[in-house]
Amino acid sequence: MELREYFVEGLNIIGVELTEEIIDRLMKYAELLMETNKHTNLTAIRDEKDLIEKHFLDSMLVQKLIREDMTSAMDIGTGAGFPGMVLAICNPQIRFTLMDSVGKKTKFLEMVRDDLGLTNVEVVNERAEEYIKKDGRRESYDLGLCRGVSKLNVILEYMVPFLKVDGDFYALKMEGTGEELEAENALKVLSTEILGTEVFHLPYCKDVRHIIRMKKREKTDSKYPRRTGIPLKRPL
Ligand SMILES: C[S@@+](CC[C@H](N)C(=O)[O-])C[C@H]1O[C@@H](n2cnc3c(N)ncnc32)[C@H](O)[C@@H]1O
Repeated sequence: MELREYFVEGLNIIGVELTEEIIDRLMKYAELLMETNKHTNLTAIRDEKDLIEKHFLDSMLVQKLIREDMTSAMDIGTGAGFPGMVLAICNPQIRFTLMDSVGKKTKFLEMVRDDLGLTNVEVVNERAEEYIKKDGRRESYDLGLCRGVSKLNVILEYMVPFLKVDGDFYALKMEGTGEELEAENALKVLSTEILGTEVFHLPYCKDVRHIIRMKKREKTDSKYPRRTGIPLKRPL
């Protein structure tokens, strides 16, 4: 099966519909990733179909949870753009900030953005604990996204200060990590509530994926996040 067909069939299985133009853009992004990955290590997944399923289709699972009232989104530790770049391509009406502390990854994302002419993507080469200090960033996003960065109690401290009150945070997780229990104190301190966990299956390998849906209920105390490195070293 040709790669584009493999992607389109996967989209059908997970029940997401996209225009031909958006599919073209996503395939171009996949091509750029495979090409760049030959000389710059951006992802450990080398097999083309695995890359489509485990990065692109996995990121697409979030698409069903995107609402019309969401106008801005932050992806912390986006790496080579998952899930943020995939969702930015699918949702041109939402402004995305794609953040990663590793320069070679953000350089790649800038190339993808420029190549595809995306006007709704801002790429930031920073750590979350530093970027939050920038004017106008605190309490300013409708949606937070995070996949594969750290445990829930750590990423909550990175993300929640960026969210508006009533903003949503979707954490993408492998099956049953049980991190919710460990994150009880972080959720309380950061006035964030778990609304539920959506359980999905990847279309071909059938691996289970969880998306933990959370909502920020109150303004965040300015002492969070603590200084760079502390959220990871001493989680809330
Ligand atoms: C395992 S990768 C996951 C990348 C991508 N989200 C994915 O799922 O393919 C984790 C990324 O988070 C970034 N990262 C970790 N802590 C961070 C922080 N405090 N601020 C910004 N980026 C961070 C790392 O540089 C790394 O690229």
